[in-house]
Amino acid sequence: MKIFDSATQHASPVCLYRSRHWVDWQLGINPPLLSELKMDSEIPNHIPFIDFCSDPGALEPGSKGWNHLCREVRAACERYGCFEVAYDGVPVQLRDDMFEAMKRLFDLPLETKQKNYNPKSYRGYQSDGVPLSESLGVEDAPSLDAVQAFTDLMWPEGNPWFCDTVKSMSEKMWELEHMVRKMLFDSYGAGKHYESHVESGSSLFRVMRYKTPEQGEESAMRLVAHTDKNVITVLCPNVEGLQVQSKEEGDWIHLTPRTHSFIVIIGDTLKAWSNGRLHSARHRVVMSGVKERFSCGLFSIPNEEMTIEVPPELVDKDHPLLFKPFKYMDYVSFAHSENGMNTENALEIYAGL
Ligand SMILES: O=C(O)CCC(=O)C(=O)O
Ligand SMILES: [Fe+2]
Repeated sequence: MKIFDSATQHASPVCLYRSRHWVDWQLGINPPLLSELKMDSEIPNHIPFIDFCSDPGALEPGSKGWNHLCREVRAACERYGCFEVAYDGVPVQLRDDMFEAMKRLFDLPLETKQKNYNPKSYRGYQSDGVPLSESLGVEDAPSLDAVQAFTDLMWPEGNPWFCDTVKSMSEKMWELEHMVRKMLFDSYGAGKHYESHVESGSSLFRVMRYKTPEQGEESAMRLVAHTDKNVITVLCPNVEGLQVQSKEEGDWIHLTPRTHSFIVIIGDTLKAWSNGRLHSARHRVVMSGVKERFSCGLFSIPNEEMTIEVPPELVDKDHPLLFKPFKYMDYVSFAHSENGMNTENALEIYAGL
């Protein structure tokens, strides 16, 4: 992903139409239901909102509520490639602590942050140099060993509060990722592949900081449009800035984070696994306003040698096979090559049949 400092790069016209949903959305009340979104003939300016809190029994696999959520999640991921989820497994205090922890982490001297070296892209300390955007990754979080080792690297004198905060937050986001992945597998009648799919991958927890626009700039692109290459991404940002491109219309939908919600985004790997049914949403970060942006993300990642393959349940005469089997790391290498970076269809070019 390249970083540009101007919102004019790749920018699409922003939808000016505001529906009644949008007003409710901004007020944080009465979020639109998926069925309502589908009936809207206007260009969408919000992504689906799915509530995992209102019926705790619905989080029990196999229950009636679970099956209902499976359908909602699947429809959202097929139509938008992402959704906002209300999930109360993460207390507000933990979320606030996580934002404070990110601030203290990024305020450390550059030499300290650079100690988190990783030869693989987006895993260690990454910055655009200025820095207008920076990120740090912790592979295998929420494992305590991984989080402890990262904490010790950043604070050799110790920082148990930071370690506990990152451990708890990544654990909750990992739980949420698993829940969503299971719902998607169940919704396609492919639940029997869920355990082995989880076992053949791992997690990456990343924290990100984005600077506000420079003086005189109204807005500034801080992360260019891309699809995630991994399985599923769960994001928790403090302020707006994340924009998702709508699948059919190509317009950029601006997301406004709310206190109890997370953003779930489908990656290319899961799009391929689903034989193209799931959409991997293009998204970007455009900064405006005066508040620095912090975001943490839990990325589920296949093992490098894992072969991404469509299960037989997802191929039939109405859904002919769209992707050949491929190794995750080979695809990532292609996607990060010049050819891969210069196209919006890296997955189709690399693995499409
Ligand atoms: O900062 C965010 O919220 C989005 C980050 C992102 O899209 C990524 O790291 O792939
Ligand atoms: Fe992303």
